Amino acid sequence: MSVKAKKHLGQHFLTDETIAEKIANTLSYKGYKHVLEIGPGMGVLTKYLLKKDITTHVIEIDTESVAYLKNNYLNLADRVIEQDFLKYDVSSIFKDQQFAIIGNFPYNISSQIVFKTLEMRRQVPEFAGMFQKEVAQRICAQEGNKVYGILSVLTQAFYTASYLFTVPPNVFNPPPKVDSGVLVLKRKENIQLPCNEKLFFQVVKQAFQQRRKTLRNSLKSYNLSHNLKANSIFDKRPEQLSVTAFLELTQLIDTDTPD
Ligand SMILES: C[S@@+](CC[C@H](N)C(=O)[O-])C[C@H]1O[C@@H](n2cnc3c(N)ncnc32)[C@H](O)[C@@H]1O
Repeated sequence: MSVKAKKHLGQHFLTDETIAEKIANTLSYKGYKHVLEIGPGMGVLTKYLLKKDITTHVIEIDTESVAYLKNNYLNLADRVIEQDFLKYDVSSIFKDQQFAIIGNFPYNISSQIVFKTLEMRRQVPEFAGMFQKEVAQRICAQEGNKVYGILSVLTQAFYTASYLFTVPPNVFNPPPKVDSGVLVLKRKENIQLPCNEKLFFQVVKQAFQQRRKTLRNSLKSYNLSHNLKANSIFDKRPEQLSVTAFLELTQLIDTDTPD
């Protein structure tokens, strides 16, 4: 028995065991005792996680995949959670313990998976997995790159992001239309931002919503002082600003006194 792929759940099952093992080996398994796999499907990656010295938990939305996993991985059965990762309160499993996240993620919700991980960053020291190649590149991009954007800046404020390798469509069943990319995120030593966090998220999002405009134009609604608007940083477009520059910009905006 195997699971019939369902398009609406982004199901493209990996058929290459070597790649599954390579993905499992991207985490260090150090400094935490639990790993959460999102979307295990038929368990091609899970199999390799179960060989590690770690407690593996999986969260899967598809009832048919859940039945398959419970039948085929008996020692995992108690740790198969049949839920939508985006809606589930993961802290109910781990309480305040640290855990890593891994997966061959469903591409239709991959950015949302990253944003939810960022919210849980205090508990997630490592994150690894497979995305649509372009999304993986976007998360790891540096300033000046044409795919550098909200996902890059927000992720890299808290994590060091490394693009590891590209995976072609022909190792999936059914094959997706595009290449996939595997990345790893390692949480930075200090994730306390030197500025107001909420404002930082707002500024980054607002700046990239109009990425062709200078910051002077896209951040108009902040009602900034004449003095601050004269600062040359406002002549730039968002893709020209490093993560550090965005943090500095947020600080400047936060402490600005309007005219
Ligand atoms: C690309 S497939 C990968 C399956 C398996 N890990 C593999 O590599 O063959 C994505 C998996 O995520 C599951 N999935 C989709 N949306 C989900 C959600 N919101 N929460 C949890 N799992 C989800 C799908 O059912 C599917 O099994």
